[in-house]
Amino acid sequence: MTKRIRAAIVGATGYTGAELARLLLGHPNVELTVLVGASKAGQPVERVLPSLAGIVRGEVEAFDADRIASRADVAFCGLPHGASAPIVKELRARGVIVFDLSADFRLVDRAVHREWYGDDHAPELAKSAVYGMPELHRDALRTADLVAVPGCYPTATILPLAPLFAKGLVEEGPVIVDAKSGVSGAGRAPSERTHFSETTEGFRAYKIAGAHRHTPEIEQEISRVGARDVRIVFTPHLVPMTRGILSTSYLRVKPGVDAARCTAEARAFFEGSPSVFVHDAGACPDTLWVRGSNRAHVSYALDARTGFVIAQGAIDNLVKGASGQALQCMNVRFGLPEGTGLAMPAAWP
Ligand SMILES: NC(=O)C1=CN([C@@H]2O[C@H](COP(=O)(O)OP(=O)(O)OC[C@H]3O[C@@H](n4cnc5c(N)ncnc54)[C@H](OP(=O)(O)O)[C@@H]3O)[C@@H](O)[C@H]2O)C=CC1
Ligand SMILES: CC(=O)N[C@@H](CCC(=O)OP(=O)(O)O)C(=O)O
Repeated sequence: MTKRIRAAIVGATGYTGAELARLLLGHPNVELTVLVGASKAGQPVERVLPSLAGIVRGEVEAFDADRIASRADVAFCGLPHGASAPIVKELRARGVIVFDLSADFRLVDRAVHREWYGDDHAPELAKSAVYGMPELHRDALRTADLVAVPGCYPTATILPLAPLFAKGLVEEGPVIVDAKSGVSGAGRAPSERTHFSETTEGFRAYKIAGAHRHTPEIEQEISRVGARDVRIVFTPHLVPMTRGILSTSYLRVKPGVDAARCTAEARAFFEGSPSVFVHDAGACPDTLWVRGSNRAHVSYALDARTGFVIAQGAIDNLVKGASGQALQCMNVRFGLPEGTGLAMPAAWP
């Protein structure tokens, strides 16, 4: 018999929420039963999310944990960090399986979490969270009731780096990570930083020199896979496009390691992972090749003059970087083929 999974989206009125709705509506095993908002609760869905007009009727609901628990087996939470943890706690207390897209449960060391986020609303619950990157944590996800879905920059960065650290190909020392994101990565709420006239036709870095909160998240996962303490120099940039992240890392590799070896190791590492495509050595992935898809494109090149390997990862921040990855985790959790409902190629060009 086909499995039916009833799903709620909490934070449905934001960008990751809208993307979750798009993906869940196309998933053969999912019935989307509840759409929850905050300031937009009570408004017609078609007004708040015009892309769902004529597809989803009714109103955006206010959060009510009991109502969600009676109508959904799983909840996807696309809420600001800090606001998410108390809501997740209420849902977990009622047995709802939660895929949390915020940063509230990603950091395993809660002292590090407090250092970067200034609070910790649910330290006990955090112990049960599994980092939601199937390519690294597939087995743990099969039984996880709380999944901490990774951030967008971490996804684009960790995927190309993980195979190299797993195989011990990287020399000691920090890795330089230079990443560029589309503006939807900042969410739907208007801000000066993302105002059209201050964003379009320009290109700048932000939160440089160890100031961005994705730094410890990337370090956590790379250190874990490499079984050693890894530090990164992380420079995020905002580029005038709506979707997409390109993360470019520079690292020194052990003598004799070249791009062909990195490529071969990555292909072996991602064997059986439907969302990751490893290009031939030297390719330059484009965010347009993944836009709207749950795919990550990865590639390696060696700069023979300096001995640096350049590792690139391209994703759609809203899909593999957020909502698609959450759904991929749900598939793993429910024993479905990992790519169910996620097979669509990019909307290219
Ligand atoms: N955008 C991206 O590319 C990615 C985002 N993320 C993370 O996912 C989460 C959601 O991001 P995104 O969709 O972009 O954000 P948006 O700002 O687009 O949406 C936020 C959502 O949360 C609701 N909300 C806002 N404040 C509160 C509150 N205090 N209590 C309850 N609900 C609230 C809003 O409801 P209403 O509109 O009704 O007020 C809205 O539905 C964030 O933690 C973000 O960092 C992770 C990976 C990538
Ligand atoms: C362009 C832009 O502003 N991006 C966001 C990252 C979005 C994201 O993935 O953040 P979470 O860790 O909250 O999930 C930022 O730099 O804060």
